[in-house]
Amino acid sequence: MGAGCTKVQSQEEAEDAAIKRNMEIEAKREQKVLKLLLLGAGESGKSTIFKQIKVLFQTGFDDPERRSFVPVIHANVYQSIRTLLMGCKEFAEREGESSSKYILLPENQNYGERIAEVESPEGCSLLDEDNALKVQNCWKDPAIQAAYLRGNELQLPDCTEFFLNNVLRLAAQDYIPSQEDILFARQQTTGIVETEFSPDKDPKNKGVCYRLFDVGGQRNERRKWMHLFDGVTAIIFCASLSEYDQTLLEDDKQNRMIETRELLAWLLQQPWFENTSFLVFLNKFDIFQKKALKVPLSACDWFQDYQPLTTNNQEIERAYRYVERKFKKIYEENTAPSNIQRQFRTYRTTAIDEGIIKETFRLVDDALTIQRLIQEMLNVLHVLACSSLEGVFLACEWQRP
Ligand SMILES: Nc1nc2c(ncn2[C@@H]2O[C@H](COP(=O)(O)OP(=O)(O)OP(=O)(O)O)[C@@H](O)[C@H]2O)c(=O)[nH]1
Ligand SMILES: [Mg+2]
Repeated sequence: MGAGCTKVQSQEEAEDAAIKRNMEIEAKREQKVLKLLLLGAGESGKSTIFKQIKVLFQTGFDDPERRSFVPVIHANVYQSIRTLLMGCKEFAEREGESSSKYILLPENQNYGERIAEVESPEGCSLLDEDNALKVQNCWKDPAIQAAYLRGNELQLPDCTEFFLNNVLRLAAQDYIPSQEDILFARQQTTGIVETEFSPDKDPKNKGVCYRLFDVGGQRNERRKWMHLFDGVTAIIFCASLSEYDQTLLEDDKQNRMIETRELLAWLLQQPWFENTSFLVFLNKFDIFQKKALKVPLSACDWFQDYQPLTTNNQEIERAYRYVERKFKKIYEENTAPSNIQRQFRTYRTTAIDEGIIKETFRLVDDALTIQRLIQEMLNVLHVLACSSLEGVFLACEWQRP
């Protein structure tokens, strides 16, 4: 009996030791995991960056995952065309005499009426080839195109043009979304999702891994962010460059760029983030490039003092630099000069462009590696300073009569 007891005991001891060992390995691994938060207002591109991580540093999207985007993409098509049809109605009512511009061609009117009555795009059946043809005809209608030019007044999703130009392909029976389709697909995030990745095979990064969190950016989602605020290495703050002439989906009195400014300022003021780096992705540069020459930056109150000089590519660069400076200023205004621990960087991004995001993450990784090395050096210096101070105290003790 005694021998049996010892055997059970040693088995339990072995199990305890194994658990302890695993916990130690896990704790060591955790030390090398750096926490990154993707934050920013709604539709700034956070989830698109999150999808790019899967494409660039993980396994990408397999066939079943691709298929799971079909209902989202079909809903995007309905939402886009419906928003444009409603826009035509609204503009026609508002414009009075010049309203004919927003009246659909007779052959599209029936379908237009029917779509405009559908309560929610999610409620629609999947897009079939017959409906897709009608959507395509509506999209080509001059009235819809006229409303599209005023898209900033309509809460139109950014995927509108891409999906409506491709609507027949999206409705084919054997349709499987491409990677590009998935990146364009718009689905508002609710809750929190996370993933782990290592951006580089470079030996200098051996063992370093990032844990990235994606959250919903609309106002009612932001109270959930707080649960993630502890121990954050860096915040990737997404700001949509193209939103300067748009209002929020959740509050049509608030300009989106002003909301982004206030959100960034608020985050910078949070005590949790005293030592957290702020990496600002000035996103949707592709849309900004087209918009900046057509819509003056001064459409946004924050950019009132901007004066365009030319109408060519140089102007786009000037406008971008101006916006970038504005963001830097927000950082300076909300960071004590004595706080040299955190860094602030801006990146010009187009989240749907794989090449740009790959290069951006290479730069992000470099910046965070440098920061980590500096931090490690400071820690060593701190330990050395403490131990030499201890030595001085001991020497004083020894010399005391
Ligand atoms: N053209 C273009 N479209 C973009 C870019 N980044 C994002 N989008 C599109 O913008 C839409 C919104 O992007 P999301 O990534 O869903 O935005 P989000 O920040 O996650 O939004 P919430 O989940 O509501 O907080 C999607 O249709 C994207 O395809 C970009 O750089 N260029
Ligand atoms: Mg999202």
